[in-house]
Amino acid sequence: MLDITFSDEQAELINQLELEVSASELVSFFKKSELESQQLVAVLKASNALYRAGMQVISDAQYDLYISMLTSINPSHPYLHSVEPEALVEAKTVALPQRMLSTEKAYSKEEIEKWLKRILKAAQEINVPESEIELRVTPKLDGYAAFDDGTTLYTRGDGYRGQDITRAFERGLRVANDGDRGLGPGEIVIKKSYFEKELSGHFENSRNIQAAIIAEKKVDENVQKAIDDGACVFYPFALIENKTAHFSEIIDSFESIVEVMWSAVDFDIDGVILEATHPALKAHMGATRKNHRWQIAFKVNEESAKVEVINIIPQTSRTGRISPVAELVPTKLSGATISRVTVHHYNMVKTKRIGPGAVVELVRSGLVIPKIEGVIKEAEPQLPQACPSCGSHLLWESDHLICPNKSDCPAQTENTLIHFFKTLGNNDGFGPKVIEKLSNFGIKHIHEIYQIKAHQFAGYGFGEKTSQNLFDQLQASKEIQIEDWRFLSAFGVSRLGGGNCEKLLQHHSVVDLFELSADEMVKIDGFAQISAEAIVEGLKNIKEEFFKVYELGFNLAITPKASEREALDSPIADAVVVFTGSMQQGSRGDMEKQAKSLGAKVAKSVTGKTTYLVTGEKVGETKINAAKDKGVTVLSEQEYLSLID
Ligand SMILES: NC(=O)c1ccc[n+]([C@@H]2O[C@H](COP(=O)([O-])OP(=O)(O)OC[C@H]3O[C@@H](n4cnc5c(N)ncnc54)[C@H](O)[C@@H]3O)[C@@H](O)[C@H]2O)c1
Ligand SMILES: [Zn+2]
Repeated sequence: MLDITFSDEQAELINQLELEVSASELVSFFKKSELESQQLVAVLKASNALYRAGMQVISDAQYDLYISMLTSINPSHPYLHSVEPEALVEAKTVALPQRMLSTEKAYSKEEIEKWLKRILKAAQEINVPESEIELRVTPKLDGYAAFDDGTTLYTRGDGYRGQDITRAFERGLRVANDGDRGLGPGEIVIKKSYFEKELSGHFENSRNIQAAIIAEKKVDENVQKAIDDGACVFYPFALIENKTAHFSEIIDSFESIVEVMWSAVDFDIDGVILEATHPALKAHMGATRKNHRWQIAFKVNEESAKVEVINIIPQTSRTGRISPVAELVPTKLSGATISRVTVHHYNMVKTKRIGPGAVVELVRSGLVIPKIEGVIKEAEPQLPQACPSCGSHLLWESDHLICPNKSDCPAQTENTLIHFFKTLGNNDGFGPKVIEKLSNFGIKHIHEIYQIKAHQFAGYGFGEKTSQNLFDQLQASKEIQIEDWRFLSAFGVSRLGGGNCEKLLQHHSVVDLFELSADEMVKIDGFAQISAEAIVEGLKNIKEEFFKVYELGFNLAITPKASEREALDSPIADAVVVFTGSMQQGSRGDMEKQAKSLGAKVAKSVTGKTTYLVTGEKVGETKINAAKDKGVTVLSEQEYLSLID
């Protein structure tokens, strides 16, 4: 049930809409949890008009819930089969050069998977092989939809007819990313950081400003300044940050891709867009009167709940830090039942007084892991004395409780082994379950695992087939090439993640690194004294084990040295290269590695700084044209190969 009242301004707009209900009747509709279809439509129309005019009354999730309610009572209602219109009170409209549609919405990964099934089915119908089906994931900009045909800028209107707002360009509006005019559909948006700094004192939200930009009347001086400062732009979707890959990769890493896209741009976003890119498939699937069938928006619904803590369970991590995990009275939140949550660290348990009987506020938005937002009721905190894995007496190290038993704590050694195989990432089979079995038999070191022969795995409780497979996977992990920085980071030294390993290896070989002093390390860009000391210490601790493993003969790709890279006399040295589409001569991953070794920087999306866009098969015209418009040289795979040959 919602508690809603209208301001005078909102009530006035509602009256202009001629909904045949009064504002007070509407308010009572909003408060009802069950509505008839006619009432629902009035609620939807009013909410939509207010939303488009910058006076939103309900959340998007609530609006979308009303839409699904109407869909279940009256699936053929016209409101469901057209684009939600802008509130055009007495405005002149013109026909759009191309229809502009809304998007289908999904609030869970399951709904996305259902949509994907439909894509795969459609692909089958026209014999497009699954290997060719890529998805493009982009941030869903929450601005004002518009279309730029190169001469005129239109609002989306009702999807068929919009308003001519070309004057926005005459007022100095620019295209994002220094893009050109005429790139088709996009969104008028305002930089979030700029809004917070310069405009939040004058406007409640950025939708108010977008409404001001398209208004006929004189533009507010603060808005004009935002336009002049380049903070308010027209962002064509062709130019937007994206992750484009085979659908299986997108689905496998769905959570992390969504997270990356969610923070990819400095603009308000209200979801991510997923779309199939295959031109023939798109043509075959087409559109309903409201949505493209090959496109969907994934949105999340942020919810919070007050939850009682049952217990705090200590868990020893790979590095010896003890993580406090709160066991909770199971609670439903954003569609999932939550029964545990990690507390930041034990100092928080201690100072915020979290223990059995405490009540915490949890928030979760969509897929994102729930977190504790605050403590509502305190309780006697639960602090362990001994490591739950090895029983060692715990020590405080700043905010954390630490198990000091580096060499003999089962939890630490087990998690180190898991981390090693997970980071290598070039083999299958050595996941947590298998490692746990081996650990139970007293295996503590990586090199010990590599000494196990195929027939010996049976002695650790594995069947014949699994044993052979585990053995084969171990061999594969040595034979399949991996970067030396990845190999080093797999040993899990604190502060030696992939990025830092790569930086160090650009100056020293992996073997020489173990001889480096902290003072020498500080001379490398990006390493401060404290980190350098911790890294030197960490390397000392793993040295013996590292060389036992290193000498097994892994197939390591050596990171090019910074000095070599500069001197590198390759045709793409220092060029910024983007690969797109499916390549014929090898995997895209291999081509990217090769380009890096030739001194190029490999980027994921085209910007003004891109030198070459290398296109494999099935790359859309729009993408190619957008790149050309930015002055990027577009090469076919063949042209690129002859360039570097
Ligand atoms: N809270 C409310 O009262 C209220 C009222 C009306 C509508 N809404 C919200 O708006 C939705 C419908 O609005 P809509 O039809 O304007 O938009 P939409 O959410 O259906 O999205 C479609 C639009 O997304 C835009 N878009 C942004 N980034 C994009 C990208 N990267 N690629 C492709 N398109 C991109 C396009 O302009 C396109 O027209 C509702 O489902 C609801 O969530 C909320
Ligand atoms: Zn321990």
